[in-house]
Amino acid sequence: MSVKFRKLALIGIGLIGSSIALAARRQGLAEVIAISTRKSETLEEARALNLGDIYTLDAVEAVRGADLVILCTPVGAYEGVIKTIAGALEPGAILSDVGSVKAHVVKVVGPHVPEGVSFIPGHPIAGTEHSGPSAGFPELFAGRWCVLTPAADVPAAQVDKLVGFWEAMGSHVECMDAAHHDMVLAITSHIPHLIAYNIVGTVADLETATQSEVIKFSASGFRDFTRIAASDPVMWRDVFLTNKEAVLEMLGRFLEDLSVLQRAVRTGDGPALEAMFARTRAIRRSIISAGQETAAADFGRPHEAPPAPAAPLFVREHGGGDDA
Ligand SMILES: NC(=O)C1=CN([C@@H]2O[C@H](COP(=O)(O)OP(=O)(O)OC[C@H]3O[C@@H](n4cnc5c(N)ncnc54)[C@H](O)[C@@H]3O)[C@@H](O)[C@H]2O)C=CC1
Ligand SMILES: O=C(O)C(=O)Cc1ccc(O)cc1
Repeated sequence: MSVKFRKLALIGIGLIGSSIALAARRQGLAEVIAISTRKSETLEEARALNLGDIYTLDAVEAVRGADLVILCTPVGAYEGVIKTIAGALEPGAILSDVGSVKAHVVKVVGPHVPEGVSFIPGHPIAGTEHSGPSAGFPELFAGRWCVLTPAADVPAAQVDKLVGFWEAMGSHVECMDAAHHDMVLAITSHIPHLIAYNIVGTVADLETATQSEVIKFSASGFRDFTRIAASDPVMWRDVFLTNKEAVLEMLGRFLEDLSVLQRAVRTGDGPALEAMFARTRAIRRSIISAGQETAAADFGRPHEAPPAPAAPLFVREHGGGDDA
């Protein structure tokens, strides 16, 4: 479906906002791109990178006349932003976002969305550990999933338009309900980040001599953790503050499984360890053969070819009732 918006407004212009700006311009998806952010230094950086057509510190000015508005700030800033821009949103416009959590976004943004504006929360499952306007690149979304969580009463034509926008930037799009999204992302993204922050923190707390040995001899496993643990502290603080229940639920399961492994190590249960590792090796191989590999190596390297289209992992159609 060919899609073109009159005015695309991006509120927040870091890694994700700048990648959208570059991809949307490359694909001709908007006549005008308006960029708004909180700090003048960031706005000037965006201007120097030529990311858009209009630059303003006033989010109201950015969204006025826009038929697509995408919130690209850390999730904790959403409530303040929506309260500021709600009165300036045009009837018929689509309001979306890119936040890594979705139920919280529905809760804090939803009540402020005016009649006649279609609110379609979104989450591109694509990113890197880098942040800021200069971190973006137009291929970021190519071959990656983008999840949309529209409420049932949002007009289908508006959802189709936003699906067309993400597909034109190279994404595969899946719709699901917000709570289900949060449960799936808790285990596939949020807990892996928590583990990375934790293991790197554990090393940092080791006595100095051991720590320098760890760094000297760090094999790629630990290096991959350090990459993830370098992710933006404010963004990830907001993820854990706003997806608390799903993270705690999945963390409970994770810790149970970890104590099974701990027991197998303590008791020297070789068959149990080997069976577990064989199972996880098979999972990794099936992910690769489905073209869904998003390992460290291909994040943040815009010049590499994106992975081939793949079937979604653990996702299901919009409208189901069970979030487990
Ligand atoms: N970093 C990643 O890999 C991914 C991030 N996301 C989501 O995308 C969103 C943005 O993340 P990034 O682009 O990585 O962050 P970033 O830190 O690179 O950029 C955030 C931008 O928002 C601006 N900002 C902060 N508070 C603001 C406010 N009150 N008003 C206006 N602008 C404000 C900042 O100045 C910055 O320009 C987050 O909600 C995150 O959960 C989604 C997928 C991947
Ligand atoms: O850099 C990585 O490994 C990521 O996992 C990127 C990422 C971060 C947050 C998201 O909501 C989606 C993707």
